[in-house]
Amino acid sequence: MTREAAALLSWVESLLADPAHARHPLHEALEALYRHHLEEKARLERLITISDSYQRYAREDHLSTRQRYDKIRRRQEKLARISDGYQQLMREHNLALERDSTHDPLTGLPNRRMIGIRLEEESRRASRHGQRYTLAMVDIDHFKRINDRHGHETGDRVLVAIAHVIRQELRNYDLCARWGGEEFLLLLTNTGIEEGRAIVDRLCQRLSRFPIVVGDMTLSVTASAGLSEHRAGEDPLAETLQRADRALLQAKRSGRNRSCIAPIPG
Ligand SMILES: Nc1nc2c(ncn2[C@@H]2O[C@H](COP(=O)(O)OP(=O)(O)OP(=O)(O)O)[C@@H](O)[C@H]2O)c(=O)[nH]1
Repeated sequence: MTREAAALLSWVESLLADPAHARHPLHEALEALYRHHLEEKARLERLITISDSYQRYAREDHLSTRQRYDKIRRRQEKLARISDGYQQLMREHNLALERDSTHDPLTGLPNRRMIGIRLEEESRRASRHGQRYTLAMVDIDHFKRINDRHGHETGDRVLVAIAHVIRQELRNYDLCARWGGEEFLLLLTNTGIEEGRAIVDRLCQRLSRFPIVVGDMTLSVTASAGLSEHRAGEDPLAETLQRADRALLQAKRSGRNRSCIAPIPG
């Protein structure tokens, strides 16, 4: 209420309260007007109070809606993060599973399963496009002695070192798998038997010269190898590999530290 309005009201109140004006003809009308004014003022104040609470309620409601929304959004973001992390974990887990099922855990080389798959593929390619490939079974000589003399753990470390040399020596498109204990199967793609032999002999030479350091010992190994060239249409495991195995036996029997080629049958 403005100062003028307050002054007017108190003037009216003092006029109404003055007994000198009690019989004045306008006294009753002024009093009725005054009461009406008071009622209107009270009504207005009630309305203002209602309006204030409504606005406060609306503000609070807006705030709590926002808070609810923010909470849901945060929860969804958290769920998305968990889901992303879970998916990443599954991807890594699947990769690890895939790797475990196709690689030898000791040397990290492909295992029998993987080279079996590659042999099938390579054989199909050979039949379709007339491409050649050569298999070489490489077996470390007298490996048992290393285990017997220095223990199995040292034997393991020697195998890891051998795998490292083989990996370095082969071309990118060749494949070497750990076939068994101290046996490594090489798949030399797009390679005839003579070229294959040159590769394998170079590898065996490298192996025999490679100093394998285990603790304070330096060991060396030699290897024997049997090679066979795949013939289009034949079974890679039952025929090509069998011939390479027989050639390996021959290399062992001939004194080890050498390679032998399987004769082409028929
Ligand atoms: N440390 C270690 N030794 C292994 C592993 N797998 C196989 N061997 C050993 O490799 C040796 C293979 O011995 P043999 O088959 O008799 O052959 P070798 O002593 O290499 O003799 P030749 O092949 O005839 O030259 C055995 O002593 C096996 O225990 C392995 O993962 N780690």
